[in-house]
Amino acid sequence: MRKKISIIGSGFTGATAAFIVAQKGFADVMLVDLARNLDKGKGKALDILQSAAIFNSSISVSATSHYEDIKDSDIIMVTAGVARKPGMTRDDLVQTNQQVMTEVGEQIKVYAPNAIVIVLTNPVDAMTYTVQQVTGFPHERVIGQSGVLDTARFRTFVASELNISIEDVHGVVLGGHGDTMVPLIQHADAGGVPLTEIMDKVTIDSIVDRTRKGGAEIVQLLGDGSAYYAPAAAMVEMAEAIILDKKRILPAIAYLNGEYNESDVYIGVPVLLGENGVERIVTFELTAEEQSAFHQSAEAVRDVMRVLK
Ligand SMILES: NC(=O)C1=CN([C@@H]2O[C@H](COP(=O)(O)OP(=O)(O)OC[C@H]3O[C@@H](n4cnc5c(N)ncnc54)[C@H](O)[C@@H]3O)[C@@H](O)[C@H]2O)C=CC1
Ligand SMILES: O=C([O-])CC(=O)C(=O)O
Repeated sequence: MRKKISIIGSGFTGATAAFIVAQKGFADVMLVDLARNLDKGKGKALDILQSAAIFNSSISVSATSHYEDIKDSDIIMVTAGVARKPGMTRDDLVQTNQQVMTEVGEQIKVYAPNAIVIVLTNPVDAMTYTVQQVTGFPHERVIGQSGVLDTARFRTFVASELNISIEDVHGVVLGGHGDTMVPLIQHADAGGVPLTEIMDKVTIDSIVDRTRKGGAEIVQLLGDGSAYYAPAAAMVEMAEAIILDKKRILPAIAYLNGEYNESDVYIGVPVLLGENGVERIVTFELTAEEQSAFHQSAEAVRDVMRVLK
């Protein structure tokens, strides 16, 4: 049977994710948005479907404002809500987007009770927690996207600083999707050579800082919204790992129950992604410095969670 991805929110990130899925051709796409945006959504769906013809992807792409159309979805991507503008933090979106997550979560629970949900809406750690609470789905079926994007930014900056191929730059960014995120420098390498051996500390520190502020840099440049190409590509990478049961280890926002010494919090950690969603939280020993930074990041996520009604 053909696989189906429903994307709630057909704005910049949602429509771009639909386009990437169409290019890859591994699932049908249903775009969902408010009734007042239905024609716009249908226009985007038709345009994306016509691009699928060029990619020779035999998938369907549709748009709706009725949640019954998300029935039988294998994956739901949640990109509904508001994005920040220059001068705002992601946390400034919490109240508005919590309301949207509650509305959307209630519909997912009714119409797609077996789906795996990937949340993008910011502040994404707290919004992932909200969607899990509202749907009541098992934690392994509600995850959030941050680490694939933050790691992509980190790798991009390293590759361009060293003037080497992105293919050979490895690393991972854990923690909350905010200024406290934790790029694991001691575990980063270029072609197997530890990053700390080929880059001086000042340069590494400036790359860490730029990675932490990577979203804000783009918000400032765009002027009226936030990044969408790389965030959409990140969500699609996660969705593809699940739908094709690839058993990939990717960083994702997952629920911790003692792992990394944290409990009752959704935050970015390495997870094994397969057909069941989060099949395992992958743990390993962090350095004392990394563990302390991770704990600080978990506390920052908890500060946002305390604002949730
Ligand atoms: N976790 C991450 O790494 C990233 C998160 N984001 C976040 O993703 C969210 C979406 O960003 P964009 O797509 O750029 O925003 P956008 O404004 O282009 O799209 C949001 C869409 O949600 C729709 N919407 C609002 N309320 C809705 C509801 N109740 N039901 C259905 N649809 C609803 C709007 O009509 C709009 O089409 C923002 O919160 C943004 O901060 C964006 C990039 C990266
Ligand atoms: O910065 C934002 O508001 C959007 C986002 O999460 C990102 O691009 O990392």
